[in-house]
Amino acid sequence: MTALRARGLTKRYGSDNTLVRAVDEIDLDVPTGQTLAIMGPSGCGKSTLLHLLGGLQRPTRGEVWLADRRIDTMSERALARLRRDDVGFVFQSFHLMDELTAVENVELAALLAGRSPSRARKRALYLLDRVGLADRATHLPSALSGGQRQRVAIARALSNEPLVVFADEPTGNLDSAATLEVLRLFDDLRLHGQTLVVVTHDARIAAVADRVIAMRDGAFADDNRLVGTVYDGRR
Ligand SMILES: Nc1ncnc2c1ncn2[C@@H]1O[C@H](COP(=O)(O)OP(=O)(O)OP(=O)(O)O)[C@@H](O)[C@H]1O
Repeated sequence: MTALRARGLTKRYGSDNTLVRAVDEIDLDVPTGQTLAIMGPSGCGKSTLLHLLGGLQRPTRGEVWLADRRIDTMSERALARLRRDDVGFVFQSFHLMDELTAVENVELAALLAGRSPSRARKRALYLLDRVGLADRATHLPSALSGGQRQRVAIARALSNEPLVVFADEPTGNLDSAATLEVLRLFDDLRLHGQTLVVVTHDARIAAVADRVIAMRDGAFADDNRLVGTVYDGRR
């Protein structure tokens, strides 16, 4: 099944001599379970593409489908529901709520989606365990390392069993050891069949992806469906 499909996807900013073609006529199919890394120089349109695919921004032109639903023409209300229920986001700066503990941060999305407090808590604790932070559930983000914060953010992104997880430079603020933790986690998600789209400058992330697309000037410059590059000797 196709998790994500784009046709003629285009986003322009400005007009006339200020016109920027941030994303320019992109066609893309991401099969369910694929880990796709999107790379390329600063300003080539990676974040814009991710935002268009995840329903955070609307295209100037073109179509986006998440599973069998067309999202570029959805009402704001339907899009908000889709962002809440069907996709997960991970950002470079974590975006955790400072005053909430790790488990509260993770369960918040499930509570907002209408799950009962006991089910939301149970799932949040399961996910924290899955990202290796069972013993940090009651810590505030300020008491966690950068890598641990990002793992909480990944647990949060998974809380509603999203069809696709989108990550924008998820290791951009992390040191090398923390990057490795996040990398292992992405590899684990991949092995469990989670569809994942990651924008990154980090070649090590690209090495755990099923497919690496290099962008330049809003378009795909190179599309490499490589599988199984060694990054830590396990594959
Ligand atoms: N709101 C906006 N208004 C005008 N131009 C914008 C806007 N957002 C992005 N752009 C421009 O669109 C282009 C693509 O930006 P985008 O942030 O998608 O690139 P990127 O590849 O993610 O860059 P980086 O790696 O630096 O985050 C850039 O030229 C940028 O200046």
